[in-house]
Amino acid sequence: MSPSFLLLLLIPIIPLSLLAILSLIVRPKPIRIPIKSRHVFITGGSSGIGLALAHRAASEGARVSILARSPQKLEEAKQSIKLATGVEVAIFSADVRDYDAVSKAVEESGPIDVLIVNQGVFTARELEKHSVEDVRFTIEVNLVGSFNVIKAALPRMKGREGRGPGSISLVSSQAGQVGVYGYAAYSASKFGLQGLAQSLQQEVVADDIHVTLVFPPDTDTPGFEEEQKSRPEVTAIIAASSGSMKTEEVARRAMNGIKAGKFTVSCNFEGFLLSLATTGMSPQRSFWLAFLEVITAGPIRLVALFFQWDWYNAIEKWSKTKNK
Ligand SMILES: NC(=O)C1=CN([C@@H]2O[C@H](COP(=O)(O)OP(=O)(O)OC[C@H]3O[C@@H](n4cnc5c(N)ncnc54)[C@H](OP(=O)(O)O)[C@@H]3O)[C@@H](O)[C@H]2O)C=CC1
Ligand SMILES: CCCCCCCCCCCCCCCC(=O)[C@@H](N)CO
Repeated sequence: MSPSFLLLLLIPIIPLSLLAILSLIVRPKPIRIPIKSRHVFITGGSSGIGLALAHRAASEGARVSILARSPQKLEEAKQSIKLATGVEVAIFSADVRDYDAVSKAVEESGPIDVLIVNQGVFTARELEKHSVEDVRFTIEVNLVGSFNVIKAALPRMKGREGRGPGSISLVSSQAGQVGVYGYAAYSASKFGLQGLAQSLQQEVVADDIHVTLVFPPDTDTPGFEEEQKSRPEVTAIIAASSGSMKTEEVARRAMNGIKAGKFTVSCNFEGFLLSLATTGMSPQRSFWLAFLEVITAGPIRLVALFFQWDWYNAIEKWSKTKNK
């Protein structure tokens, strides 16, 4: 055999040994989260993505509880799930900003196996035009509210001996991975969830609880329909880089991600690229995805810079026509 042929044989050794090393070191270790016969508690479960998740959990044989503010929307959600699946979900009316009310609901609902923190509010507006009250409202519901829900549920989730692995999942947004024009308050509230989730995963891993962050693009929910009425045009242009999805499809991706115990769950191809580009120091359970992260790190940064180029061009063009 010629020496150059031997050298050729060596080439696959490099990626293969990288894969082997990664398969040994990725942490936390892979896990599967069962849904059937378990108690799934969903905040914001009366509308949109949360409601679709509740439908899914019910049809997969879970005991389901949903929490939101409006008792009327909760009642409607309960009826629609009953009609579609025959499952009687428990409903809890509380505002996530009110810790005592959340705590009481969580107590009444019984021990939770899978907690899905999904409630969220969004109004896209330039910070300059956004009232201080509205900025605070966004952060209180999306971020502080998520702390309230998790703080209330955690002690009882930790005490679930012999009930199998637990899950705490948070519904973020692609705007929680990259800042977008018009989303200063919203993006800040969703970026906050990343820090919460990374720290929390380290704190609860020994209790067999597994954290998941879901990053949907624009999704055709009632909340999104409302948002679109006043969303700045350029916000819509930038968000369109990731297209839009049907609520049921987002819920399907989210539920599969939760069951697969993933830390990061993207919902479409653009979202997958975005997760690769923004993975930073987040945990990775899959050696295969870890491998992809390692080998794409440089090139994906280049792709990200092209997106920024495109977005800043759009902003420039848009502000010129606006100022005429
Ligand atoms: N739709 C989209 O384009 C995207 C949405 N997301 C995220 O997905 C999640 C769900 O959004 P979506 O389904 O569109 O929203 P919807 O507005 O359709 O539903 C929001 C749900 O949250 C509840 N909720 C809102 N505020 C509170 C509160 N203070 N306390 C308790 N419950 C509350 C609502 O009920 P009630 O009003 O009765 O309290 C409702 O059940 C949000 O976190 C959102 O940020 C992420 C990316 C894209
Ligand atoms: C490196 C590769 C990058 C790949 C493309 C990235 C595209 C990102 C677009 C960001 C869209 C943000 C939508 C927020 C939706 C949302 O949360 C609102 N509807 C309010 O709920």
